[in-house]
Amino acid sequence: MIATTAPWGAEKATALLVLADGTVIEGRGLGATGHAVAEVCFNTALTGYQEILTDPSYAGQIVTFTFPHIGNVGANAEDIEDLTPAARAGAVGAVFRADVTQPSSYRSNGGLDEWLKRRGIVAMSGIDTRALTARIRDLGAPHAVIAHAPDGVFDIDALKREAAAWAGLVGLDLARDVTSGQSSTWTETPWAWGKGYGEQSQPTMHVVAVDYGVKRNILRLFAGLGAEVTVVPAMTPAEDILAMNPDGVFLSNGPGDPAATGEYAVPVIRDLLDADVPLFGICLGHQMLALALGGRTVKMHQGHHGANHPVKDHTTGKVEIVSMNHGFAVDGDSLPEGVEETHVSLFDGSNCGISVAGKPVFSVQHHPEASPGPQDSHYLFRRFVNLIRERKGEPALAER
Ligand SMILES: NC(=O)CC[C@H](N)C(=O)O
Repeated sequence: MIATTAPWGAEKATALLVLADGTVIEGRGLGATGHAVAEVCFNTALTGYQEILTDPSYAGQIVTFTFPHIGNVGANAEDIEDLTPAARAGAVGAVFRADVTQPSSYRSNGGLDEWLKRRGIVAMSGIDTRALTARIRDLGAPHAVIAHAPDGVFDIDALKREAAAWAGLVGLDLARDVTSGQSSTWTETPWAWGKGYGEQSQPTMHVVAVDYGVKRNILRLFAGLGAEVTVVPAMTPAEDILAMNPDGVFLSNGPGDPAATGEYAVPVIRDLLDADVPLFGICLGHQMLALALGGRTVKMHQGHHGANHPVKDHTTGKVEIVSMNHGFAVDGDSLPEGVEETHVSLFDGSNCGISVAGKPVFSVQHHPEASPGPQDSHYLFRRFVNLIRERKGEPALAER
């Protein structure tokens, strides 16, 4: 049972989470005022709330944080993952257990509440997130409206109607909304202790990254491994990509249904496969590569969102603890001959990676760039860079 009245007794609710089945959960509002309709998921990561909320793959979603204390280390200008923060690609709502306290961190330049307001994210605290998570686990990710009104006045019937009427993420192409409007070059390298982010100076290869909602840390990792990175919009035709003479093409993560986004992306990916250019995909990019190869994607019951998921790499037999954020998955049984399942989730056996026999092409469902999360899977970037280096006759980098 989800406690629906504002916990810790007291005051009038200033925020509501109204589920499509009519359940109304009361809480204290923070962040932006107003309301947003979306799918509610839960994320089990203990750290990285800013990176989670700014991951463009969360467009169309409200994130329930299972970790009870969110906001303790405040907000900063560095821990953002979307390419153009002004576009506010990312989660539209956030649900917390405890109230946000005063920030305490040398990196903080303000509180989470203010930051949420600036980002336009509607949030609420005082929620029994354990019960909400159990409900999502049992019944699947619900459609809901999250609403914040400081005066506590809500038109609950209208919110219920809006939640019930929302069509959901299946069939929804959201990459179109979050992709960058024009091509750009990326040179920032990963954050290092005592130095912060670095700048790349002497690239040895050219990677074109197709932006379906790309996370910055992916681009940083490529730059850190010696790639000149050109980011191109999601709709870029294959011939334009190939005209840039890439040594490799990266297919990014992103929001929405891969089957819907794939309508324009899949033909491009097929052309890139025909052109025999090395390809690497992450999450949405992985799903659309699987579609381009003749596989199928399915909507998951509750999805995977966290920073503690075990995944096995069949090519090495090693298990990595990974960052996850997906609500759709590749159906491993749908993969055609010549496409190998390289990685699986040890939570539920779902597909987490593929490679194409005889081609320098592979992809993974999880997030090797972390941000937030463990760095076990960083080796996948070196695996891709090595495919390129091999073609150029350069010695391979150590994978791990
Ligand atoms: N992180 C991602 O790229 C997510 C992919 C896709 N939108 C999903 O939910 O499965």
